[in-house]
Amino acid sequence: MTSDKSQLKAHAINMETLGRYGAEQSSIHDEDITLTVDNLDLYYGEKQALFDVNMVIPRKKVTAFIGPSGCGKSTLLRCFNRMNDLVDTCRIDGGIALDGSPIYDKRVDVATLRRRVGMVFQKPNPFPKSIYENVAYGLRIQGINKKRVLDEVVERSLRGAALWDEVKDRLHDNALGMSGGQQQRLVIARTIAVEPEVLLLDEPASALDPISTLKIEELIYELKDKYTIVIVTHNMQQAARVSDYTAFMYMGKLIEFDNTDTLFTNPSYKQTEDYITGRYG
Ligand SMILES: Nc1ncnc2c1ncn2[C@@H]1O[C@H](COP(=O)(O)OP(=O)(O)OP(=O)(O)O)[C@@H](O)[C@H]1O
Repeated sequence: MTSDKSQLKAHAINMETLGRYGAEQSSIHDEDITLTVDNLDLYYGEKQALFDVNMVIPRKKVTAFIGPSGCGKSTLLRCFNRMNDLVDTCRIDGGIALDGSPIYDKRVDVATLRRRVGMVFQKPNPFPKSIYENVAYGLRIQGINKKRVLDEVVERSLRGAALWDEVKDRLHDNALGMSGGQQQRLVIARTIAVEPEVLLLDEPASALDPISTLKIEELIYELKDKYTIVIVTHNMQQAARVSDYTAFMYMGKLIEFDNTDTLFTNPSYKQTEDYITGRYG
């Protein structure tokens, strides 16, 4: 934690603003917050994609982002590890803090941030290397090459991603020979190998068959003991099954944030109700 006063002030403003998205947000204690979003506006060139978003992401819980296509779910998710930095036209106002420290500060090393905040995309993207080397990759680029250390991390990460039993006898086979569902769990193993605090999952199961989807959902449930998880999903049943909290977004705005049961059974806003009952989207 840093003692930066402007940051603490920003955080205080945030907590006041949060109340309007549901009592749940303002009742989350500071020590239970991993990410804080303060008055965030985001533009792609002239076009504004996020409008004054205020939100906290609770620690070691699963938070789902739902909302119609184009409402800004992935854009907001990508702000958490500065993936939007890769888009030339992208500009943000406002701030995001990870454990109280602003992540858009000039002094932040983006590679370190992305190690702490790992990301898994819709389409599995293993490297064209062996299963073992995929998982060891993040350690190797940190200069860790000791076989004993790598063996240990590879096994622990594959176990953590519920994949060890399926691949332990073919660790040196090419990862591209695995099924799509196995590849996605491998990508999760590769992400957790570097011990992140946060896992960002951008529709991680939407390219998978129902059985692989179920495995990913079970895995998410297990991973939340260790990691703060944020998942973007189009599938409302999936959000209801896997998440503790749900944020409903519409046209670049956060409309409502609440614990998942309340948001799906007793939403506070008509827009949320219309969306979850299938009236639009
Ligand atoms: N790289 C980009 N350059 C310009 N505009 C973009 C870029 N990425 C997203 N947008 C625009 O920002 C808005 C929000 O897009 P975003 O992908 O975040 O929405 P989403 O809710 O995740 O949508 P979906 O559910 O379809 O994935 C959209 O209008 C989109 O066209």
